Amino acid sequence: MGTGLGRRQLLGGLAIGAAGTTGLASGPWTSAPATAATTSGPLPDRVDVVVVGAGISGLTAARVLRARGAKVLVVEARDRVGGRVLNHHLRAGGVIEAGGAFVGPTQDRILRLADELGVRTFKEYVEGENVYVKNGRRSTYTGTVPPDPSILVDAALLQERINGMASEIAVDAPWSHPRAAEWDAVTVKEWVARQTLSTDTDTLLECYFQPSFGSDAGNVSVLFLAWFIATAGNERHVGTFERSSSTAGGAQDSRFKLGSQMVPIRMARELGDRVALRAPVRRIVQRDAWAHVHTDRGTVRAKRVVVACPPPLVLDIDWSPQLPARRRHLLAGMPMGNLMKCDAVYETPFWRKAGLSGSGLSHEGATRVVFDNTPASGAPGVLLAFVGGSTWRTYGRLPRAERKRAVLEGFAEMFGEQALHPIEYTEHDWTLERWTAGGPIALPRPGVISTHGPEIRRPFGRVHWAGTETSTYWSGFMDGAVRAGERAAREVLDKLS
Ligand SMILES: Cc1cc2nc3c(=O)[nH]c(=O)nc-3n(C[C@H](O)[C@H](O)[C@H](O)COP(=O)(O)OP(=O)(O)OC[C@H]3O[C@@H](n4cnc5c(N)ncnc54)[C@H](O)[C@@H]3O)c2cc1C
Repeated sequence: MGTGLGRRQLLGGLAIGAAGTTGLASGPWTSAPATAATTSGPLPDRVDVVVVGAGISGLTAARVLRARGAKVLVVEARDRVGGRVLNHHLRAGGVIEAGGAFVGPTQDRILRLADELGVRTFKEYVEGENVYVKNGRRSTYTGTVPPDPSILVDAALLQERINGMASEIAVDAPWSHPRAAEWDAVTVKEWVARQTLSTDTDTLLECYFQPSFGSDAGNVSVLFLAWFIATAGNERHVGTFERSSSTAGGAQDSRFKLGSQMVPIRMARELGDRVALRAPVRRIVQRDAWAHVHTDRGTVRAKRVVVACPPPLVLDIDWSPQLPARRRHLLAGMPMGNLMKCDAVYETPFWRKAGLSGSGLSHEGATRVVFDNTPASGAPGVLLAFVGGSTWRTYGRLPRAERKRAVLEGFAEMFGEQALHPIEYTEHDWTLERWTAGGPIALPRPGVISTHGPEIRRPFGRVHWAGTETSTYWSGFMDGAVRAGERAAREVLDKLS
């Protein structure tokens, strides 16, 4: 490929790649590219396809396009690949993730891709009992739903109803449901309040909403939730709430031994200097027979463009001609959620010896949703808390030391005093990331999908849309990112042929 790259830039990139393969990262969060991607120097003048964004979706699209003989260039704003997936190397050894981590059954695209790249999975630890905290009282349980008498009846009813609604939704066109407008006008919080017996039900429900959407049930429409559940499956298995929310057999079934970021890192290694880092796209001009993609490292002409960055960030690009109004309304109505992950590291997963799984749910405090995040080797032990939505609004704004104390106290309430003394504490707030702007997903406000949803995958001239939010299965997950990248690549190949 005629990239016109200087030897210095290429060698610079390769040197960083070598550091990545020997595990020498520049800091605990793997920000080093660890690939042969270029980080400076001019870009090629002309390619068949420019892909915007080196997350899992963009890299998948580029990988498929390259395999079919297209000249492709991925332009990425950051100095690393992976976007919302980011490995963290523990001081005591082993890898955990700051962003996307879990995979499960029916997520067959990410599982197949990881397998092709030699990135193996291991089962999330689920032996023993989970912990449940309510009104300062701690109890233990097995299974998915805590056996809280004030909630059990509601939980069973809500689960059955939402699964029923999800089964009626077309995963590629939720807006076409006869009651789409009605369901999109009601928030899940309102809907739950109308039919539940206990007010405790909605505080427990936030344990699903905050990590899944970085938001609370009051910001999620019933139509979006029903569709999100419908997408928690594949072409052969209808989506269910259980698969979307469970550990064993569900979306949190397994993790990657080398950390999820190894998937995009290995894709980027295959693509070599077809990935250009530190190249944020500022402007896209469609003129004559070309799309002109303006980046901080120069302008590239392409026959087609795949945009695979988080939906709200598309609006930061200067478009000529400007984006159609309906797409602008859609994107403006899909802000990113608010989410951080907080991990405490211990010599060993001491809770396992006490017969505890390391999973916990709480109605209060900083640690509403907790998982055992210990690496595959079984040590060191790691506890993970998702701090999202209104919990993030409370704790995300605290000074780090105060938040750390609140998180460790939450862990101690669940697993004992030993949890107050980690050998490492690490946290990652995705709202602070310039090129992600929140997480885990872009969440459509109530009313947005039924009104502007049909725009989500509609090409704009020579521009096609990827990114997990455009997927029809496992939207919002790594699997959705792969599916969306594959679909966008197919669209482009169709046009190039
Ligand atoms: C805390 C957290 C936990 C999560 N947990 C899970 C989980 O357990 N399991 C799971 O499956 N998923 C999880 N997810 C979601 C998962 O990480 C995402 O669905 C997936 O990684 C999205 O991939 P993507 O390629 O669509 O987008 P991204 O990963 O967001 O990639 C987009 C890329 O575009 C780049 N970019 C943005 N703007 C520009 C520009 N103007 N020019 C050039 N480049 C640009 C960005 O830098 C980024 O690299 C989680 C996410 C977060 C944040």
